Amino acid sequence: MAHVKFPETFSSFCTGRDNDWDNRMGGRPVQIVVSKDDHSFELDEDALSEILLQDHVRDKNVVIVSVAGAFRKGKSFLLDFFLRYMVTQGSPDWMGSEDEPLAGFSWRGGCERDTTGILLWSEVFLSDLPNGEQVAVILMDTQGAFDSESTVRDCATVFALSTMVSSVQIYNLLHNIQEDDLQHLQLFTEYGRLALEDAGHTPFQKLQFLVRDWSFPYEADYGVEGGEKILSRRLQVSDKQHPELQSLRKHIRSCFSDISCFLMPHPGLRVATHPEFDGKLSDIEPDFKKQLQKLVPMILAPENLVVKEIGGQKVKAKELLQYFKSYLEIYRGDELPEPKSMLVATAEANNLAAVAAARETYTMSMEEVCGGAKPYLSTAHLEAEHQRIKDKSLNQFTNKRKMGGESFSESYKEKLEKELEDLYGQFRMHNESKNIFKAARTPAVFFATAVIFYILSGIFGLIGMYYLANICNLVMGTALLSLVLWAYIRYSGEMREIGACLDEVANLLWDNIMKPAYQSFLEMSLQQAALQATEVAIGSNSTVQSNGKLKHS
Ligand SMILES: Nc1nc2c(ncn2[C@@H]2O[C@H](COP(=O)(O)OP(=O)(O)OP(=O)(O)O)[C@@H](O)[C@H]2O)c(=O)[nH]1
Ligand SMILES: [Mg+2]
Repeated sequence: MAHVKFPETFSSFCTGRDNDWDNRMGGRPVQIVVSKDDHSFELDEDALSEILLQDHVRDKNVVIVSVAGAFRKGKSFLLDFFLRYMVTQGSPDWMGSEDEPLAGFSWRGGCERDTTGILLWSEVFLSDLPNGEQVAVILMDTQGAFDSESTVRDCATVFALSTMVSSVQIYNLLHNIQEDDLQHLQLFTEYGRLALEDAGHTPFQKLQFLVRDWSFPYEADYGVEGGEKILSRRLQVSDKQHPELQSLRKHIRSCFSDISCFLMPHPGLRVATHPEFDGKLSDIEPDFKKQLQKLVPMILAPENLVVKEIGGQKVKAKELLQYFKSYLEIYRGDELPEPKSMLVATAEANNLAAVAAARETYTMSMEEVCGGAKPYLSTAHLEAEHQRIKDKSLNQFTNKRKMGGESFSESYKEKLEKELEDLYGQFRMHNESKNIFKAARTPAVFFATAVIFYILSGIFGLIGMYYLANICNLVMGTALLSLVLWAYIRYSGEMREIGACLDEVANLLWDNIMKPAYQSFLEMSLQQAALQATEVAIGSNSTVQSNGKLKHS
């Protein structure tokens, strides 16, 4: 089914053809951005330099005409007519003879995608503007969007990149300008705008809507007038419109300095459906050819050329190389957010909203239990309340209707659980701080340490072990100093890291030494008390027996 397809070099393909068109065409399509299997894009710097750094081109301002849009909609086919115009330098018979197959960028029939990545025509055409300046005209073909092998990010990257580097972006559509076409345009241009630094200029230049197979000439004529009529209806902003529709239209208008539209008729059934169609003009409907005669000069005639500008400055071919490199670098990195399909984006928004609502429920309920004005709650009680409120919040999240299904929301549920645990940690610490005994642990520990070592030093001094007594004094002094330092930190709010260290040391001393010692002391005293009680009981029993009155307890 493939027709005019360019192999490695155009000239090798041309061998054997005996029309002078082939001889006039001195270039070939060159892939400058390669789409890789892992959905990344790579710039072929050498190939791009070969085109942009040619001696007669490098210092010229550039005009870059790109065609982008959904796959299989005749983009490359159209570009080959642009090529014919440029090769013949816009001569009156630029369209060529009736039986000439269409050559240039690879195009073909069928339903599977053809062009991948981004291609430039290797020959750069020089054109004289009415003001006498000579500019370099470059034609760019792009990978079609929405084929089954590309992710939303791939489509957005190709569209955004081609819009950023071109001076005229032709947005190729079929049948009509639909709302989803505008939504995609908004998504893709926003992805482009994100990558550009906001310099206060309109980010992109000319956007040319091109509607193929326009079937309603009785409503709006083919060509540019009909196009303007449809475009003004589609991009009209009115107060009656929903804000969402308004903002979409304003966004598109704000991204391009010039927007226009052209309505193309259907090229005929041979072009659209015939497997043997090879691009001959004789197989194309006259109406289509007539409009092509208008469309192509409208974009490529010297007086209509739009010179590429970035940040208000005209761009030379040699500078464009650097722009290509840095733009592609931005899309290769992970600075930019990932464009998502509408469903995924909506499902994410739904889940995030449900997470936020559940978190709020948790926070409010916990505030009621142990908020700022509430008194201290025992740790066990607080834990039980946390479990109850957490279950309630998780249930609220699960029961909330969300797009994307259960498996999609699973990761959000896990995230929510983690967030709730973190919040609980904060509530618990806040609750602990209300317990004045726990709050006073640090000074109590340091004070107790000082007292114990004071007594020990006295004892060691009494029995003549001055060396140990001195060490005890030293520890006592350190404990007292720590106590004073802690009090100062708490009072002044300065040196808080040291304060946190002192608290930690006090906690360590309490947990590892004082608390176990205190507990074992308590146990010993209890045992002692129990022993004494038993002895007393046994003693009184024997008294009873000696009295001759037996009593069993
Ligand atoms: N219906 C219709 N078909 C067209 C038109 N122009 C070209 N075609 C046909 O559309 C088919 C695809 O043409 P291509 O130029 O390869 O399409 P493409 O948009 O570059 O496709 P990809 O490279 O896969 O994105 C060919 O069979 C053309 O004959 C048109 O205006 N209307
Ligand atoms: Mg193509």
